Amino acid sequence: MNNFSATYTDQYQLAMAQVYFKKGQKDHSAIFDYYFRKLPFDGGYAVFAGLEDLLEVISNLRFDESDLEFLQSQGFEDEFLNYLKEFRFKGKIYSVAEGDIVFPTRPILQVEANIIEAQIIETILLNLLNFQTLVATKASRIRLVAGDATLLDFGLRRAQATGGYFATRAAIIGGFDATSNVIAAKNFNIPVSGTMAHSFVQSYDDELEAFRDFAQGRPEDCVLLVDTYNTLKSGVPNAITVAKELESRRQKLLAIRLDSGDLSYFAKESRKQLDAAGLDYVKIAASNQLDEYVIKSLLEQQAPIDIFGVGTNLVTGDPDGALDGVYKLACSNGKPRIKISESIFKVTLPHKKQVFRMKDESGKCIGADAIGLYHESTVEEMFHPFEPYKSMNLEKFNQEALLHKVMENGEILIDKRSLKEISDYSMTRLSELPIEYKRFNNPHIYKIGISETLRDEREKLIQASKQKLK
Ligand SMILES: Nc1ncnc2c1ncn2[C@@H]1O[C@H](COP(=O)(O)OP(=O)(O)OP(=O)(O)O)[C@@H](O)[C@H]1O
Ligand SMILES: O=P(O)(O)OC[C@H]1O[C@H](OP(=O)(O)OP(=O)(O)O)[C@H](O)[C@@H]1O
Ligand SMILES: O=C(O)c1cccnc1
Repeated sequence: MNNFSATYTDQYQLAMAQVYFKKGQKDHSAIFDYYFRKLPFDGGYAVFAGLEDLLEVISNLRFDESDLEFLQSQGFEDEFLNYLKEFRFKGKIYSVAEGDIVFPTRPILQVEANIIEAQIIETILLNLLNFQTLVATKASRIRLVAGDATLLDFGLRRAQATGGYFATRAAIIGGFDATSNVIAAKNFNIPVSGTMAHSFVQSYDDELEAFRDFAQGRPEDCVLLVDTYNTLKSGVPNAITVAKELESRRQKLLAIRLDSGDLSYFAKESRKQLDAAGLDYVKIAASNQLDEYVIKSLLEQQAPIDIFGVGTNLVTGDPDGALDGVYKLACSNGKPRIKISESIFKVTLPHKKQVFRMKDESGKCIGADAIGLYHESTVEEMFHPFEPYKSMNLEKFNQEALLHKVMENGEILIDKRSLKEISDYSMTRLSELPIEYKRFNNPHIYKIGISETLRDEREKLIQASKQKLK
């Protein structure tokens, strides 16, 4: 599923590329920045995800014969198509580590390549990074409230078609434990897990018989769905009967699952019945349109739920349709570039850049990232990107450079990490962020600033552009 054709792009990329090619500009260099403008879920941070998939996809990106035939049928010219036949991405990529926490308006990743290569990869880059970052952020918010509870991704059936595949990967990076999604589990080496559907219980005349057969099938990880008919009068008592039968065979029922009604009430009443039967080890799983707010509320009600299965709201990044990540030109053919906009917030930052995270002596983030030019080794004073009279002295902080070269000459430079490693890294980074940035309501705003040199360079380009218009 990671084999994408180079036609996984928008037509305008190819239309522009053909012009560069015909004008003899195919070897002109370009630098593009990837960043987003608005944090999803009105939250205080985002979790960067999708990098390893992107690098793998880019290193294998090709136009095959059928792609070229199709493009020919769309009016692309033979000489350009001959060039595309040999297309390989041979550029460099600098990136923040996958799993790190990231903030709006500062580069997360930079592409340095010839203009055609840099342009052709734009769409797949945005497609993979925006979606996985959105879902990893949602997952991380759910993990924040769920404490030690087990989190299962149940989203494949509700996802936007094949997006469910990458959503599962992102969910694990954000802190989920396992998934019901078999192909993602196989390909990404993720723990796979699952319970049973209502249809299984309905297909029997008798709920108890359905539970018995299911428990015989997979006794080691059996979870019984108890709400098909009547949770407390039938589902839980029948699950208890089966748990006792398993005990007589030295086996243990893993859990029951609740999927409707008041989950707090049913979890408490079910827990009482299980404990009274000496089954305190049988866990309680819950599902049904869960998200970070419902889970937080359930735990505040002290609902004894050990496992949460989350589908729709996780994999669709509800209520945000998408992360608004963009890919903007910062340099072309060696010259710094900006995009002027009516809105000062949308004026881009020129040049190849580095991003520095400010930390105190104990290694905690102080809540600020500074953007400097790539050759600057630290930023002494950072300026508000849009309100130049606001500045902050950074001399007393430790500064961590966040962008590292991850691809050169089209070759991946970083070692592949397991999703567990990326997830653990993400948790560590999140633990360095003060709690005020993690609350759901009006989180503290993380400061992003630019160095004096970058500010002056941008101002020069703004003035030059104004001169031209005169
Ligand atoms: N105790 C609770 N506290 C907070 N939210 C809850 C609680 N119990 C359930 N919810 C959430 O409330 C929402 C709707 O629950 P509701 O009981 O209406 O579900 P339903 O789909 O209508 O169930 P049913 O299948 O019984 O009709 C779901 O998102 C569910 O997760
Ligand atoms: O609510 P979500 O967060 O999206 O979680 C996934 C939902 O998908 C299943 O229901 P579905 O009705 O599809 O199948 P079922 O018959 O197995 O309950 C499951 O029981 C959950 O309720
Ligand atoms: O295993 C489950 O219980 C499951 C899987 C997918 C969707 N809903 C539930």
